[in-house]
Amino acid sequence: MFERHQGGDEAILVCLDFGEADFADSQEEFIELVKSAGVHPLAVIQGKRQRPDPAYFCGSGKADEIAEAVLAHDAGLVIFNHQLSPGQERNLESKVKCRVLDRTTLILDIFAQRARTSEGKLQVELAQLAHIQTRLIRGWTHLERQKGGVGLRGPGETQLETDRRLIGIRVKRLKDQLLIVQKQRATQRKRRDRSGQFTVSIVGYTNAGKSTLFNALTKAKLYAADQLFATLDTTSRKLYIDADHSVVISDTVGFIRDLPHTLVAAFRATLEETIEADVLLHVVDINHSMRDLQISEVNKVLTEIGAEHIPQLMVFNKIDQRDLAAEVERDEYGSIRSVKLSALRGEGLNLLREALVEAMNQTVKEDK
Ligand SMILES: Nc1nc2c(ncn2[C@@H]2O[C@H](COP(=O)(O)OP(=O)(O)OP(=O)(O)O)[C@@H](O)[C@H]2O)c(=O)[nH]1
Ligand SMILES: [Mg+2]
Repeated sequence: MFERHQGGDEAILVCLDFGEADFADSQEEFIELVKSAGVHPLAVIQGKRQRPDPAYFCGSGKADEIAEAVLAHDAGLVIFNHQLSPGQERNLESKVKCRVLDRTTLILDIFAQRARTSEGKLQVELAQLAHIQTRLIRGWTHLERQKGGVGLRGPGETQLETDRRLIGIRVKRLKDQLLIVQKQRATQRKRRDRSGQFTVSIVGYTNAGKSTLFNALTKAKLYAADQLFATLDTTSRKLYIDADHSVVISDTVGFIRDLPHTLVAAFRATLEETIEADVLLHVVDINHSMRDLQISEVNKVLTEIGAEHIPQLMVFNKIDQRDLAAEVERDEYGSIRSVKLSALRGEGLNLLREALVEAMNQTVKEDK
């Protein structure tokens, strides 16, 4: 039940077109996501639907098409760019005769591969267990009435109860461990709060260039890579902007469309830095075809974690790819709205530093 697919897997991908304008882009993002998980895509199967109804794939026609592709490519895996109900997943598995994953499981899997710190690992495992738990409850209800059993089962326990109980024990242990880590984090934060430090959190869609920007500003050497979810843990550094100004700046996990809710919940702790930041640097890949959608997805997650009220400074990154000039854009009241820059080339970093100083001077720090 806890096994994950190994690197080097090959998969058939399935995308449904619900009539979105950006279907081609979202399909491309899905392929990137699959590759990020270390899986090699063999073929993409599409389907057109009026409304989100993945159930249609369980109907024989489309399932047959998928099964044929599995045979033709000798694939060991089928991945859907949608959330599937546990029932649909099982149904499809029996029809296509190989393992079926949905988008949520895929994202959880990438997170599990990437988590580095103990806190990150704990959070991902918690999210995975939460995901499995919902599957147990919804998917295995037919087992509920079966009594008896051997091995780990307690007297009179059904398999379902046993699984739930074991997961429950593990979840409790993980939560206890997380609590300890979070307390340490809170202590660190309090120490910083007392020193009246201005805090800045870098947020944005995955692969926008957050870590590259963090590194460029702080001369740190965080992992930045052309893959989705390169960063999973929050890292904070003190950044001296000029003789009179310093801030604590944090790099954070990237957001993505349909981020599993269990994961958002699990990462709320990591993102506490974000919730308590004085200013958010919202990094955007200026060249991305889904740029506007990415911005609104990030804002959606920010709302979910209760960070929608924090002032945002938009950072339009990667201007070097289009030969754009670094510049600052102001709103009608003269406040800085966005900075265009290249984190990779370092162009426009000075403008950002100046913008940060301005933001600091504008923000009256509340007494905490
Ligand atoms: N051309 C160009 N590429 C950039 C720039 N900034 C970042 N990149 C590239 O974009 C890719 C992603 O950069 P990261 O800094 O890892 O992005 P991130 O937002 O931290 O991504 P996650 O941690 O996965 O959410 C890397 O290949 C970077 O080299 C830029 O200003 N110009
Ligand atoms: Mg990163």
